[in-house]
Amino acid sequence: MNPDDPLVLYGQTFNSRLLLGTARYPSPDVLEAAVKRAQPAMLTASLRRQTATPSNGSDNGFWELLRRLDVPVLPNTAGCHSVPEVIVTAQMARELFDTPWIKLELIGDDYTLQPDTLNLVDAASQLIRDGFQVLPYCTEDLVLCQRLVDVGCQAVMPWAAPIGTGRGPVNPYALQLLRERLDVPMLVDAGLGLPSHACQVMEWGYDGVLLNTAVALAQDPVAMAGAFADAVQAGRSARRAGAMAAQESAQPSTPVLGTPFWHQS
Ligand SMILES: CC(=O)[C@@H](O)[C@H](O)COP(=O)(O)O
Repeated sequence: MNPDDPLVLYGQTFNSRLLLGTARYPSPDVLEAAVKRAQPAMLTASLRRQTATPSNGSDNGFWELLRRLDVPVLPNTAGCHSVPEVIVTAQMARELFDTPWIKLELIGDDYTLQPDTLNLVDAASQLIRDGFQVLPYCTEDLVLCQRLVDVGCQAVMPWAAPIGTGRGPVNPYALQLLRERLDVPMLVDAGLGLPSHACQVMEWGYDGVLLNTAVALAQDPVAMAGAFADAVQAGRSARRAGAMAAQESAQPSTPVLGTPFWHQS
């Protein structure tokens, strides 16, 4: 990533705009290699993956792997269905991972894994008052995102599509409009399936992406991790470069004046 163009979240600078999940990889070795290839800004981890700080040598190895990778951890509240569950899970995660960062996941519907949009703001507000640096997983609803910002979220993470579907942005109009209307860092989280999806949302001006399944379930997760990292960077560079305006009709890109067969229209 261009060092002149870092991602800044809650005042902290990150040289990558890709955040990676740590679940569903074929093995810890593949996860490790994928992370080394992608060089993500952060790694998400759920409390459930982590048993406890190893005191008796009986750790499941995940903790040691996180330590070795030396990438900031973004604990998440995956699986929480109520505000009290979120708060307790976040507090436990803060203690265990020794970080104020939390990815707020509050599920409102088990079939789509859609965030509980009616209680998300309350959960975010409580976490922020408790000192957390909250990155809320939310829908692309403009008013919801604005309310999250109002209660102190310094960034929001709208979904592209339901978690694990790999469908890419299912509501491009709303995602683009949201980007135009809100002036805070925004990362697209969940539902990306292809590097081109990541590139697309970066071209729209999103500040980063968070993804898991598309890399973990690829036939070659390490190569796919690299492809996503490249795509995020390409999309960001294109955004900064400024795209041409689309035209209604063809315009010759090769000059025709002076050629022997020039036709006047
Ligand atoms: C790991 C994590 O945080 C996921 O819940 C996240 O939302 C990514 O979603 P995908 O697996 O669809 O990329």
